[in-house]
Amino acid sequence: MSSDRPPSPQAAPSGSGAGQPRDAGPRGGGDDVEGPGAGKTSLVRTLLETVPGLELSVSHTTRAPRPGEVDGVDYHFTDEARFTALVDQGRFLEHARVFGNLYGTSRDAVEARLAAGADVILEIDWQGAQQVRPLLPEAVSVFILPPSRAELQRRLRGRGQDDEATLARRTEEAAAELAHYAEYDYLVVNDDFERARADLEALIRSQRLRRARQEHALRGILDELLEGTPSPG
Ligand SMILES: Nc1nc2c(ncn2[C@@H]2O[C@H](COP(=O)(O)OP(=O)(O)O)[C@@H](O)[C@H]2O)c(=O)[nH]1
Ligand SMILES: Nc1ncnc2c1ncn2[C@@H]1O[C@H](COP(=O)(O)OP(=O)(O)O)[C@@H](O)[C@H]1O
Repeated sequence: MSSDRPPSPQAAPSGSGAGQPRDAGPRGGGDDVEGPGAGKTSLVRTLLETVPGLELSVSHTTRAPRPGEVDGVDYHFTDEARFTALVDQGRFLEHARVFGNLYGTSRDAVEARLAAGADVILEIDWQGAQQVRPLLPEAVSVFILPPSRAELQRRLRGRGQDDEATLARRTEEAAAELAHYAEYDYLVVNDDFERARADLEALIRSQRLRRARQEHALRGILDELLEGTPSPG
């Protein structure tokens, strides 16, 4: 995008299990990923390692940490009172209650990273994506789909961290997400992991090549090439 436009994040997909990328502004962009079991966390982790300039927005949540999760890395873990205070202070770009727990994206953190030129991924649910779209209209949203219901169930069970009640809840959550697939810009099926990773990387690359963003980055080349030529029209 051009430098006089606000930075736009890219939105990633949500769905029954995988992650997603989004769009960037002149200075940077963002992506959203969503949906349990599709493989979004795995895909996003891989992209963060392989794509320079890509960053993940670390959300706040009231959910308890799972074994191995690190405060400030996987989430900023907090409680309802502190989360609500942050909501009241307008500190979240978006926030939502997802199956009993509160989740939110720090406005300051995302805006600072976009301003620094990063492409920012938001791994957020459909409610959050609905809030972000009007705020960051150049964001790209991606919904990551599992290849089948049976494979989704297999992946949800495969993590081995959840009891039966939690599995039932996550299955319900995946179905709720899937109902919103049509709101997303892109659909990526996470069947073959490497293929899905490459699809997401291609989306990020294509966003980075958009004219509005290139115009900003290539100002010097364009000025030199166009020197002395009449402007169109
Ligand atoms: N709106 C919103 N949703 C979020 C945010 N962070 C995570 N989520 C969503 O909350 C849901 C549950 O996430 P989590 O507790 O990590 O469980 P898992 O992703 O199902 O393993 C997922 O759909 C996430 O995409 C956030 O900052 N905002
Ligand atoms: N393409 C794939 N093929 C097979 N298993 C996968 C694939 N992508 C992810 N998984 C596995 O599925 C499970 C859920 O992945 P995860 O990234 O936690 O999903 P999400 O973040 O969407 O809930 C994990 O055990 C992960 O290793």
